[in-house]
Amino acid sequence: MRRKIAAGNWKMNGTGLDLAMLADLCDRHPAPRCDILICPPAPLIHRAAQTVRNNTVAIGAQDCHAEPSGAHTGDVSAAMLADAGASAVILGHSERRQDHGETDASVRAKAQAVIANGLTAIVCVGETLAQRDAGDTLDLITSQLNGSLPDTIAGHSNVIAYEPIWAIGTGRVPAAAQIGEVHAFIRSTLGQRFGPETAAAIRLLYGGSVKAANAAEIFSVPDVDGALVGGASLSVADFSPIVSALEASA
Ligand SMILES: O=C(CO)COP(=O)(O)O
Repeated sequence: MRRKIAAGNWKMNGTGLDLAMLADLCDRHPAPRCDILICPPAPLIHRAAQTVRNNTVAIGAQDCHAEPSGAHTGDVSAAMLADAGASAVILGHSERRQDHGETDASVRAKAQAVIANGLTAIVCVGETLAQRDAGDTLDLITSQLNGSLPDTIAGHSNVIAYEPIWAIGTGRVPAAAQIGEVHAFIRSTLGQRFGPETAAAIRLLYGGSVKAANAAEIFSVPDVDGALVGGASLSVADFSPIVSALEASA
């Protein structure tokens, strides 16, 4: 049975003042029936991990470099993130693919580094509106999975997030059947490459305009093992009901 995950991606939002939210979130979910993960900006990871220590919320990062160390000004390695208290790293988010020219190959190298450091890799895939309208969604997802997933994704508690780009920050959410189609397709594609056991173990998150109001419907879709939440992860008032909806579905 896959343990579900309510994950929050704070993106480039938040300062130390916002860490109070984490303590509040821990208090509201003292014994959650799902994993809860918050991925703040890198400068907050250490303090965030201290804030939730011995508690029920895990802390993750939003990116890392593929190399362990070296002359890479401004970059952070997976080992540094682990040292700071992160237990997971989001990789290949569409905003990084767009803003920083990340390719499937670079995402794969980063995922390899993350897994080698004992962290959970959360690899993001998803189509643009033009790709969906052209009927290219499943082909695009296939090539992103083939290119972005390292062989080492098997045998670990890793995660894939399906985030249609046209649903991110737009308030537009795919129909449940559309989410279900892509999640089932990802699961079967994983099965072909890694075998049924790995395909059944990897958790698949949906991301894109998840809110308290639509969470229960999204979580009822087969093969959806949780959510990667952007805007609604920034406040307890918005995020806690999403966690509760996931717990209710678990
Ligand atoms: O990109 C996302 C999470 O990684 C989704 O963002 P929103 O929930 O703000 O649409």
